[in-house]
Amino acid sequence: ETEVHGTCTKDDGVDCGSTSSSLEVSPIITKLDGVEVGHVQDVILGGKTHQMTTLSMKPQVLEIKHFLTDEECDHVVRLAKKDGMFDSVTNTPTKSGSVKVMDMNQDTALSLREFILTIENSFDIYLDEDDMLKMYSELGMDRNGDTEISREELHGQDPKSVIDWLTDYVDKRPYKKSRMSRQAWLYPSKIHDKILDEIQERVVSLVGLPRILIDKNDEFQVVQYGPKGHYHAHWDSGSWAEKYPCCHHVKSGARCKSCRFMTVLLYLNEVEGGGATAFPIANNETFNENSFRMSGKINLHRHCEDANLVVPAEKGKAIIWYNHHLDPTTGWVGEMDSFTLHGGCGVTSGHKWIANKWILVSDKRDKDLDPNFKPNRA
Ligand SMILES: O=C(O)CCC(=O)C(=O)O
Ligand SMILES: [Fe+2]
Repeated sequence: ETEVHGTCTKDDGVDCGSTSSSLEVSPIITKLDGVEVGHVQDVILGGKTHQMTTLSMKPQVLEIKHFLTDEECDHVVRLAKKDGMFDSVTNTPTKSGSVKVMDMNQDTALSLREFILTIENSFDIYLDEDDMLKMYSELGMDRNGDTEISREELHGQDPKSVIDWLTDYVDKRPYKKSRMSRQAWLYPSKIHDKILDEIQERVVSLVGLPRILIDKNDEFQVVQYGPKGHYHAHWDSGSWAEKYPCCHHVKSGARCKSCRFMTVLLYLNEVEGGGATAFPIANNETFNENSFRMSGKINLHRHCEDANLVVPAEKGKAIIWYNHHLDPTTGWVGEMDSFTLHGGCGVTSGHKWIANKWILVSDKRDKDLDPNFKPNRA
């Protein structure tokens, strides 16, 4: 039955709202549909047909080989080198006094894994069991040699000696940090580069999101990993439950969370050895962060091949995924999708170059869509 317009009354409980001419339809956020794993669909971008293959549905990860030509890849690497590459820094947990002892099973002693986790959480240092045994022996910590650190053994140790040992150890072995890479930020609106603009347009056509989201946050992050370079498993975005505002809405330096609805990852070279992108918990039924961290699988030097989804780096390929669910009631972005946990596996030989293109969306829809609200730059 067709509804007859012009008969709206408040009594019907119908929102008479505004007339159609003044009605502003807020843009909504949508996702591409991967259908099922292995599904291949054609996407036409700038007049050229590309094939998009579904690699995973939980989270949805889509792959487009030859998204960039070899020349485009080389060009982006050149632009980044010209701009200058700097060490990547992750949000390092506080080095100040408050170390949270991770006695997971509350038996008042720290197993090797529990001590490793304590160090990971407090210092952003990812050690193996061998590293820990070296520390125990060099500091004489494990007096009875049972590889457990009892409460007495822990309290008998000057915390400063442990911190000094860790600082020295990681200074000599930077690959023990959660991330080891160099990076540059490229802003198409600043550098007016024809090829970068074309790539940007291709991304806009691919994702089908309101283009203002991409125009306002137009940057690409180009990353170079050398031998032993990696990025342990992490989330690109933050949970809505985190109370801090989105980083693209605050002045830099303020405490904030990344709000990255979508990740577009571009592979810019052939890697000689290693360097895949891994999604350790893709397709898991459930996810428990504590037991995952206890398993050590966050470490993508050691556990790359244990990941449920491993995507090899191939020059020109793009993969895309959504770091958040959609909220069907608002048509906007919802809570973060934990299954997007991912990282860059260790590079075993040669270098790896990628570009990250994040599509930033916050829980403040009006700000994101307001052309006059200028975002903060990374
Ligand atoms: O290097 C990769 O494959 C993944 C990089 C990544 O996850 C990131 O830069 O956030
Ligand atoms: Fe990432």
